[in-house]
Amino acid sequence: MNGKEAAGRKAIDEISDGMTVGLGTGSTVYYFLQALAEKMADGLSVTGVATSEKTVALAKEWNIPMVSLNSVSRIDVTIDGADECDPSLDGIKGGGGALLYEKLVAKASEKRIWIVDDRKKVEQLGHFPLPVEVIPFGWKKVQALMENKQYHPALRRNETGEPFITDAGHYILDLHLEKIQNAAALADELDHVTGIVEHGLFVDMTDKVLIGYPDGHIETIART
Ligand SMILES: O=C[C@H](O)[C@H](O)[C@H](O)COP(=O)(O)O
Repeated sequence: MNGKEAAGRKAIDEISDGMTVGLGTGSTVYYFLQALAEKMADGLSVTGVATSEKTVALAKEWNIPMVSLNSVSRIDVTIDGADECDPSLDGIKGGGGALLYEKLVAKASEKRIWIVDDRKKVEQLGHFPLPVEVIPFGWKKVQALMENKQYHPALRRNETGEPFITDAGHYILDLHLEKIQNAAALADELDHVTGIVEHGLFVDMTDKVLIGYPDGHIETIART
């Protein structure tokens, strides 16, 4: 057991029969999906809404039925990972490049729960590079703007050195900020830059965080 596995498996307690469940992306969500598949083999019935092609593939492998975001009127709960989470339950997501679909699914969800290991818990956001999803057309203009603002952008690349392409066909600029003084203000600023499709700052968008520790225990922080 490690912290990610502990948190991922704990999240199964949030799921009830008949729910429509948003399925996040990443190595922590992997353990949640595994636990969900086990419960479904024992008779639990849920429908999933995936946030990435990777999650679609895993859900298919584990026979978790899925529907598209377009075809649901509501999602009862979404279980997703995060790259950093601060004491206000704001966070950075998108280390795996799934931020756009994750935010769309999160916004359509009644309840949003993050599963993280204890290394993701921070006092201040920003040490983890902030992913910003940009359209490929003219992306260097957005990069230049980010450079002018001293946000230290770096184009994300894949193993072969080519630009990383998101599921939606966009590029990612990772902003090396080190410290984000005001997450809401930065989110608002990035929301208004032409060419930026989405960013990985999730502000006021999470209801509960399950933090897993290496010894298997869970710390729960809920929005009050
Ligand atoms: O794009 C990826 C997602 O935002 C992930 O949920 C996040 O990067 C955390 O991933 P992991 O659980 O693998 O650390």
